[in-house]
Formats: sequence, structure tokens, C-alpha cells
Amino acid sequence: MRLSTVPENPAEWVALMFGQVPTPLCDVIIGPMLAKAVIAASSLGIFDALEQGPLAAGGVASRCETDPDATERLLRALSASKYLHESYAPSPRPSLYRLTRASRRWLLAGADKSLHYAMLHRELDMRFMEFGQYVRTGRGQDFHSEMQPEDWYVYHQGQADQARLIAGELVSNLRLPSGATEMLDIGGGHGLYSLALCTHYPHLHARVLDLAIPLSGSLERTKVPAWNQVTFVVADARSIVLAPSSADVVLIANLMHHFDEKTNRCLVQRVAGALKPGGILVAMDLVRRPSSASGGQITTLMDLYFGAVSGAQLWELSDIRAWQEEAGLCPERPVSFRLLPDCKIQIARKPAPTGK
Ligand SMILES: C[S@@+](CC[C@H](N)C(=O)[O-])C[C@H]1O[C@@H](n2cnc3c(N)ncnc32)[C@H](O)[C@@H]1O
Repeated sequence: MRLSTVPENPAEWVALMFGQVPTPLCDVIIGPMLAKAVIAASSLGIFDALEQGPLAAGGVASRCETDPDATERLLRALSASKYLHESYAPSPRPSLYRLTRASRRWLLAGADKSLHYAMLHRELDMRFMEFGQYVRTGRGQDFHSEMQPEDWYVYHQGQADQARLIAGELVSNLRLPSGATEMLDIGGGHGLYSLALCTHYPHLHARVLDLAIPLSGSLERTKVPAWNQVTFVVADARSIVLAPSSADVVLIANLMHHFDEKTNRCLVQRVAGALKPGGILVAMDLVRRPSSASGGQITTLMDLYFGAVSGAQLWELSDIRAWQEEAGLCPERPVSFRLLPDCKIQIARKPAPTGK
């Protein structure tokens, strides 16, 4: 999938066909403004204000405690961009605005598949997108050490929103070693993958290791019994000592793209030592395609982004498999996520000792 300029009438369609539309202007003017408008609407509670039904701009403004005229501009921009429907009424009656199906599904803070915090997370990302500086110098920033304490909440919650969409698919693609009880979730942040696995495997206990742990209560931990099987530990994956032969399963999800090759190779080596014989390392990440010729707008931009924010990159599947093999693990066939095929699950098993 990729973003592109979509014509709205036959004249625009013809102009686009004949290369007469200045598409770069659409990308750099419309793209950032739309992103900022959706993020602002999410943070101001505009979508939530419309949850119970249509409202005029004045009604939205009074619920969100915002300026009525400015709110109307935002509502009109969101309607033109298909985030809301506007029912136009000739003056003096005000237009009414209501949620589209996509906004109701993805943008209400309380929706099952809410991406509310994933939207706010993007504001945080934008602070680090110094692509020009990165490309000039080749040096990335250090996103995790430069975040402010208040940023961590949005970061963990935003990552959690994304994880909720695919945690079920991750679980259905894993077969844990029989009798598995110990899991490490390295860079596990919000811990939702651990929770999903502990729900599925009631005898599993997961330890989530991360630079910062989510605030208790932020993920409604008390309501779900399997949270009792999950513990959070503040740890740096680059240096933490992992007890030998202590884990049945180690998950490294969306962390390798923040590390350079040497760090990843060393991490996989230490993980291999920490696995029990027959245990598995589950590496899950967006991967780089060998060439951008086959598309991949999402992955190539993310690759640039991780370079700029962490001085690292998306890795090719072959890199991850090579680190696993070098560590004495046996990589299995990779699995792709249904809706995001460039996100892969690469499992590798530690061989059990062969009997004499
Ligand atoms: C992109 S998030 C992924 C979170 C979660 N694993 C997921 O897939 O949704 C990367 C996580 O790795 C953590 N992290 C980054 N560097 C780390 C390090 N050196 N040691 C431990 N955790 C780290 C971050 O704090 C963050 O929670």
C-alpha cells in the first residue's frame, strides 16, 4: 500500500494521467497538514465528541472546550478528507458532522481497535524526523534517550494500539514448546504480546524487559487475570545478563530496527544462551525488501525514519536469519502478517541435545 494523489473529477483524472498535476506539492503540503489535523482532532477529543451522534461545530466546540470558528475549520477539513461526513444545511442552519465508519472504528479513544494513542505517538515521531540532517551527516539521534518522561506514556500506549491489531495473529502463528513456562519479551514495552501469549498458555510466565515500563493502570491491568502472569523489569537489552538455559521462548518484537548489526548479533547470541534446548526465539519486525523496485513505500520510509531516530535501520530477513544461525539456532520458515506482509515473524529453535 502507498499514499498517492487521488483525482476527484474527470478533468483532474486526465491531468494526472498526462503528468500535469504537481504531485510533489500534494505530498508535501497536504500530507503534513492532514497528519497534523488528524492528530489535533484526536488530542482535542473531536472524534469522541461525535461518538453519540451528529453535532454542529458549536456543539463539538462546547464539548471539547475549543474555539467554535476554528473548530468548524477543522471539521470541514476532516470532512473533505473523509474522516467525517458533513450534512450541509443552507445558512442560517449549521452543517452537522458525523463520524465515518473508519473514524468510528479507528479513532474513538474507547473503540476495540482504537488507534487514538497511535495518532498521538506520531506527534512524538515528528519531533525526531530530521531527515535532512541525518542524510547530510549519516548520524541518527537516540530517540529513546531523548524522550521526556511524559513522552513515554504516549509511546507505550501508541505502540500498544498497534500491537492490539496483530497480537491475535502472532499468537495463532506460534506453537510454544510443550510445557513452556518461561518467556522473555525483550523491548516488550506495553507487554500486550506477553499478555496475549499468557492468556493462550495459562502456565506461561512472561518477563517484559524494557528501558521504561508502562504506568500501572495504563493498560487496565487489573481487569484481565492473565496480567498476573506478566512482570515488568527495567533493563537495557544491550547489557542485561540473561540467565543461561532459563527461557522457553524469547520474543524480540520491533526492537532490532533500533539496533545496529553488532548489537543485534550480540543480542541474538545472548538470547541463544538463555534459551532452554528446544526453546524458540521469535523475532518479529518490519523487514527491508532487497530492492525498492517492487514497491514498499511503508518500509523504505520506515527504514529512513529508523536511521534518523536511532541511527539504525530495518533489516532484511536474511540478516535476522543469519544472526540466528550464527548463534546456533535453527531458523524456521518465516511468516508474514496478513495485512502487513512486510512485517515478518522469524522463529528459530535451539536444537535439543541428541541422545547417544
Ligand atoms: C518499537 S517499540 C516495540 C514495543 C513492542 N515490542 C511492540 O512490538 O509493540 C520498541 C521498544 O523497545 C524498547 N527499547 C528500546 N531500546 C531498548 C533497549 N536498549 N533495551 C530494552 N528495551 C529497549 C523501547 O522502550 C520500546 O518499548
